[in-house]
Amino acid sequence: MCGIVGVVSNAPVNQLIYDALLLLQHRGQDAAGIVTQQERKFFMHKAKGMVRDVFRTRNMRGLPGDAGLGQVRYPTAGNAYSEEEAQPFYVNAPYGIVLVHNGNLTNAQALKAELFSSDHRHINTESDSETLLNVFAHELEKTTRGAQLQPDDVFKAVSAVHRRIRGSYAVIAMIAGHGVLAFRDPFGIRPLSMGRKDGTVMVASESVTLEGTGHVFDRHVAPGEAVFIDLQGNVHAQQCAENPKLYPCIFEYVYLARPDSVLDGISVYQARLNLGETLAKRVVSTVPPSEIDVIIPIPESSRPSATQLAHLLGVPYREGFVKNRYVGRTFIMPGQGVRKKSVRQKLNVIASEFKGRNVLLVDDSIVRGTTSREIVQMARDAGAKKVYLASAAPPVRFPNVYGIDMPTSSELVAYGRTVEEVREVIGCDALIYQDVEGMKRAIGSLNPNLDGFDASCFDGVYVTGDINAEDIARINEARIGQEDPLEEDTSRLALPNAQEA
Ligand SMILES: O=P(O)(O)OC[C@H]1O[C@H](OP(=O)(O)OP(=O)(O)O)[C@H](O)[C@@H]1O
Ligand SMILES: NC(=O)CC[C@H](N)C(=O)O
Ligand SMILES: [Mg+2]
Repeated sequence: MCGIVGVVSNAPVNQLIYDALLLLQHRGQDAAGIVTQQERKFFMHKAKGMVRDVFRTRNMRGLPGDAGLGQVRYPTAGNAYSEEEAQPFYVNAPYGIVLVHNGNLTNAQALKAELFSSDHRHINTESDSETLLNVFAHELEKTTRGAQLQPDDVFKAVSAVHRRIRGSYAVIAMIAGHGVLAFRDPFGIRPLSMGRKDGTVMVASESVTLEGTGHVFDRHVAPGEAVFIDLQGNVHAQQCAENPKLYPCIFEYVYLARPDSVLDGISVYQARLNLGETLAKRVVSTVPPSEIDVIIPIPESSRPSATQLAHLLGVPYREGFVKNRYVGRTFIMPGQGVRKKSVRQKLNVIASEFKGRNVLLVDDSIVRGTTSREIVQMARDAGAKKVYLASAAPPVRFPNVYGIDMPTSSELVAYGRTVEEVREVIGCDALIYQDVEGMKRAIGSLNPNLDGFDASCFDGVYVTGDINAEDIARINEARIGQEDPLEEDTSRLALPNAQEA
């Protein structure tokens, strides 16, 4: 889940794209990039790091023009340490195209081979996004050979892209001298919304980006749909997929997106409140509320669920952990070593909230168990009598192939373990998980027009219907060994008792 943005305006867009990327920073911390266009020429700056570190005044001065794209990267293909895999990607033909991508292609390796042997195109990185760009460029070349580019040609090329590529993709591309194109995969797995303010049309991963930059939310890009904004700001749109369905990624609502965003008609904040509500029922059946002195969220993402849970249980809600706001999100950091170290750097206890009490800690999700193991120990060290843990999401038991970096089952703490075994690994006195149906109902009830969710990491059902064990193994293989060789501590978390499922 990277963050992407595209803009067509009647004024310089460099600062606007920078501001938009800051509002998307929670979606990717490893690299950032902006490309702008002036008189058919592209100006690009991209590098590893957070937005504030990547763009200095001198870089901003080098990004003139009234249209552009930006991306913050959280790698799910290739690796996190290669500067070349930062986005946007560029190809010079046809016309000159730059592209940013949020998602993950599941047939990238086959496509790469095909691009080389049949389309005679060279891919220079391990990034699936570079492959995607070349597929699009090849298809655009075919539809427009010798002719003046029309929106219909662009839509034909997108239809061909839909036929060739598999997986999840929200894409924004800019075609030199023509305009900005946005499209979404036929299942709408990754989010994309659009908005306007006078003279400017913006497309972005989350609605918070539109609001935070003074745009009025217009609508979500539909699954399979392509939207082409020409350089005069006219918006052309067309459905380019044969059988589009709306199955957004449920993990966006659980953890990835900002709570102040609305994705596909569902408020992320309300989704998290609802998760807290269904979780309350499960807590009551495991630990009587009278045995809980205090409910404490594990900052940041679990807060809405924890407040609702505390309200319904009638138990005091307290802030027992303080977050160092200068440490990023740990789950999206590359490498287990750095993730583990960062939990302690990021969170510290207010000991008085724990001493002599039975505490119920609440997190939005437990994935590798990195956070919960550390946090439970910190609560005990601070003098808690009993430490219970509740997760607003069900156990994460399956790899994700659609743009969340959990490619291997064995790294998931709940893989091959019963809830009781997970409890033992984490070291808490009781562990309460949300159930899959409860989660889907809690969020799905907020938009009856959805066809369903991609909840594959929870239920093992891959909505594109074309993922088998071999694909998962291949995707695993491509990610293993992608940690930075220069990173000091990249040891994987030792998890006793892991069994094959
Ligand atoms: O079981 P794990 O592998 O540790 O992953 C799950 C944890 O990671 C995320 O927190 P993160 O620090 O990334 O972000 P947040 O501040 O938004 O909660 C998530 O909210 C959980 O706390
Ligand atoms: N999280 C994402 O959307 C990642 C985009 C792309 N697959 C990459 O790894 O760079
Ligand atoms: Mg968290």
